[in-house]
Amino acid sequence: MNNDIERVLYSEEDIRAVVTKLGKQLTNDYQGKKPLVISVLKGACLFTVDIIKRMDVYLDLDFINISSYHGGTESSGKIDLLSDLKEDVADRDVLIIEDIIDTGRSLEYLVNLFKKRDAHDVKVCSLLDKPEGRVVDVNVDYVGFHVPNEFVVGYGLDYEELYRNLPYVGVLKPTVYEK
Ligand SMILES: O=P(O)(O)OC[C@H]1O[C@H](OP(=O)(O)OP(=O)(O)O)[C@H](O)[C@@H]1O
Ligand code: HPA
Ligand SMILES: [Mg+2]
Repeated sequence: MNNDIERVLYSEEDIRAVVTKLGKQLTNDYQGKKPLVISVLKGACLFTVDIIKRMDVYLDLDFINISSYHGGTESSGKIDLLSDLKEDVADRDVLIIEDIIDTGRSLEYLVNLFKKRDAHDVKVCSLLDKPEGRVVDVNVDYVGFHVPNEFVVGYGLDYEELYRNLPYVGVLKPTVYEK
């Protein structure tokens, strides 16, 4: 699997350092607030377990599963809600945990959904931000790394459902796409 990677963008150590930094900011900003942390599956699964361990606040954790890439490298433009939250977001301080903001469509969908359900506040923490991919305008409150306009995998991010278990974030070799 590692042989499919052209280059590593962020190593395990880089990710650990940025998770610690973001965890400190979130600990500070959410003191006394008891946020509802919403992990966006599947991509955000690894980032979520690491970041919540660095947040020294009382929090609730919930999961939502949405999909628009269907394993490929291009957004279909349509967001499918595969499984919804268990918790009610009404009057809650919601913190969305994402792996990447690319076109911004997934985030726009989620922010609109949670606002419609009367969340008190909706903030976003994403490991990666790809500003050049943007199609819709969205606000990202906490960002780990800004990535170049390339399709990246690892640490939760997939290509055709594979590579999520890589401990780092990297760029795939073009030969993998051409197969
Ligand atoms: O800003 P966008 O262009 O909307 O892209 C970002 C979203 O796309 C990916 O999800 P995907 O649809 O691949 O589902 P997955 O997390 O299950 O892989 C990623 O995990 C983000 O949720
Ligand atoms: O670059 C990406 N990699 C994996 N999944 C993604 N979903 C949006 N952008 C990406
Ligand atoms: Mg995906």
